[in-house]
Amino acid sequence: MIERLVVFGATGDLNARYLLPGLAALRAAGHLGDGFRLVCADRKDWDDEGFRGWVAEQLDRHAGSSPADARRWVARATRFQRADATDPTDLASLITGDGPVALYFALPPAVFPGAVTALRGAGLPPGSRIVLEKPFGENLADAQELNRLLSEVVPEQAVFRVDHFLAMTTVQNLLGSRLANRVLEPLWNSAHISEIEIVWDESLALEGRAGYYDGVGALKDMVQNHLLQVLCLVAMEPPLSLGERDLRDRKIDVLRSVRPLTDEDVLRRTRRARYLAGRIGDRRVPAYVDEDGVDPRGRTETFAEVELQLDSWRWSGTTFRLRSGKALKDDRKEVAVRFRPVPHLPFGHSGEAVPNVLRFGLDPESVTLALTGIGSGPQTLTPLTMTAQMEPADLPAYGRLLLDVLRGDAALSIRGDEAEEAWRVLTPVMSAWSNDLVPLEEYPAGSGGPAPRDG
Ligand SMILES: NC(=O)C1=CN([C@@H]2O[C@H](COP(=O)(O)OP(=O)(O)OC[C@H]3O[C@@H](n4cnc5c(N)ncnc54)[C@H](OP(=O)(O)O)[C@@H]3O)[C@@H](O)[C@H]2O)C=CC1
Ligand SMILES: O=C1O[C@H](COP(=O)(O)O)[C@@H](O)[C@H](O)[C@H]1O
Repeated sequence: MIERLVVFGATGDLNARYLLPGLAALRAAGHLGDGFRLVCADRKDWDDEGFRGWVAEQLDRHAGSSPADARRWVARATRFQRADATDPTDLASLITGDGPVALYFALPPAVFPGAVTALRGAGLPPGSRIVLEKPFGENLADAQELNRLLSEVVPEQAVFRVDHFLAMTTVQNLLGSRLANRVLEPLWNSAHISEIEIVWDESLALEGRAGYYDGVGALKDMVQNHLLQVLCLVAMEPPLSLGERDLRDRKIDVLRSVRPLTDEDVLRRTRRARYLAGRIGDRRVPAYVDEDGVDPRGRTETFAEVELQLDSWRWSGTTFRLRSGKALKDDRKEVAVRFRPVPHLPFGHSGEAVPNVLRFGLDPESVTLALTGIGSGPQTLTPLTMTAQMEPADLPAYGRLLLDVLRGDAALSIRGDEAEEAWRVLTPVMSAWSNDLVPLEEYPAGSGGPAPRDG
């Protein structure tokens, strides 16, 4: 296990809200020993003591469920170094030392190529690993170039293109439910399933993240990575094992089976929109274009929806709808599997046999199956709902990812060819949207999103 972690972008939102709390959870669970060292690097001027104070504050705010001694321990194990991730000299001074190091680039994606290039002459110790956040580049050409640059520095096994959705226990549970039960897999195909919706609707708005989000938008922030990864787990063939090769081979099959979207498909099967001013509960939210740091001339979408078809024996005829938006009325974060109606109802009945829906709640976690049964009267059809609450995860998603990085288990990280394939799926959408072939719709913050289309 690697015992040295260097985080670039250390004063950013990701480190404060997820990486530091992940480390506190790992310490509390006994996964980090006293030899572990954390170096936080950023372009700002801090000294160790000042930065440790900031770490302690962030942990109080975002890791309140971890024991206080684990939080204090993380703050004490931290050192701060001012560094530009794209400067070879800064990088070299950070990575010198005994033994391998894990380098976590918690940086805006535009900085990745410069940072990886700077690593070339920096003398990375053998056995070191590189972690890159999503999105992996900003388009297919970027991803190919980034893969090429990475291959000059470390072997593929040492590259962790992380996607924290894969480490959520609720997302993992998609595989658990499918593969550890006899009842689902025989029905898991287009003969029985008409549509699968993968939805991540957030009531959160921009939350001060314009520096990263503006110009990226909902399609590249959520659909291209997190939601396509969830699609892979939902639609893949059962892998031989959950080892990195078997799992990732089956995931890339799904991406390769996505039917390429034509311009006509993009028009009919995709939507993009942006929020206007509104109210979410008791919060007033400004229009996206009036948020701090947003370029009002830009055309960044805060809502994206894409409908895909898979050309495979199992899925031909099922629609997959991927959707994510910010500043919406309700949080709705789930995978909804909609079954086809029964072929015949042998009742002179009243009431309706609503098609079954199996819902995997991703946050909060739950599994719900909507069935139809007989109600109080004879032959009266009535909805029946079965719900299971899940055990809380023993580690938060970022705790699990960091542990995988330190231990060298790449199964939940995205392989280079997968990262490229994911861009290929959405390239026609990005190109049509950038040419304004699909209108940029609007919705008030606190609403359900853009109004349904006619027809
Ligand atoms: N925040 C979140 O909820 C999540 C974020 N991510 C991913 O994490 C990454 C970072 O996002 P986030 O933390 O939100 O972004 P932030 O904008 O909050 O933080 C980015 C940090 O990177 C620093 N930085 C930029 N360029 C350099 C450089 N050349 N050298 C050193 N530091 C630099 C910035 O410092 P400066 O102020 O000097 O520019 C800033 O501290 C993105 O790839 C994002 O997709 C993934 C999942 C969730
Ligand atoms: O990666 C991201 O994910 C979050 C949603 O995931 P969560 O675990 O933070 O709830 C999303 O809000 C953010 O825009 C995106 O960058």
